[in-house]
Amino acid sequence: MDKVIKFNDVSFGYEDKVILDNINLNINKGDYIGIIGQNGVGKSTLLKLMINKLKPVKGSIDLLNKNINNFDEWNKIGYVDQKSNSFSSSFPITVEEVVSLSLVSKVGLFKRVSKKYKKEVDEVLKLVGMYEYKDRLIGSLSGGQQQKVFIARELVKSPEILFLDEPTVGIDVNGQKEFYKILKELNEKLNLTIIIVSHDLFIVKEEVKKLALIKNKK
Ligand SMILES: Nc1ncnc2c1ncn2[C@@H]1O[C@H](COP(=O)(O)OP(=O)(O)OP(=O)(O)O)[C@@H](O)[C@H]1O
Repeated sequence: MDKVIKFNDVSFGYEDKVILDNINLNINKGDYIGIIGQNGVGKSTLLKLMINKLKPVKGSIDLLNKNINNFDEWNKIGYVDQKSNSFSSSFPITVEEVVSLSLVSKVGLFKRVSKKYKKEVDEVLKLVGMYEYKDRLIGSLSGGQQQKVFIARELVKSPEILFLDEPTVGIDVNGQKEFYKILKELNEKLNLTIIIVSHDLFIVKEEVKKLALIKNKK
């Protein structure tokens, strides 16, 4: 099995307070994992360690077979959190433009997005069921629809891993169901590795292939 994330004896704390103590974990390509646990137990902290937003105080982390300190292929990493959804309704940018912005590293700033890239944008919008909304202003969409667009924005980079931190907060039950349906398809059809943090055990346990529970700093 290809390992995409490996934690070697990782500990982390904020100031003097230990949050995670000596964690060892392996995540394989194609895994779909839910990180669960009570409020404040360290779920977001664990995810932030995985994407180098936080550094361990002890131990080491490998991301896509590279020590995370030397990792530089961030275009292979997708990340969506609950705050992705922060465009005000008057912000004049369309769904298509939001997704295209992710291609800046490939296309270059101020260059016109070529036909090839436009097609890629169309394809990811179709994957998340938002193609027919491509000319709508992002701020005019519901929270659930916006989150799907933010998934598309990450998918257009063709990531190897998609990290999600409480992505369905504030979204109604039907919106959540649709959202999880898309994640399942991405995992099954594209073999995309998905790691999702949620405090909603009852939904997540029905959806993911594996659960990781944080309890007592372990
Ligand atoms: N920047 C910070 N400085 C100090 N303490 C922090 C910081 N961020 C988080 N904490 C504390 O670390 C602990 C773990 O926080 P974290 O956000 O990882 O928990 P969580 O399991 O994701 O919580 P929730 O389910 O409420 O989102 C909490 O006790 C939190 O108060």
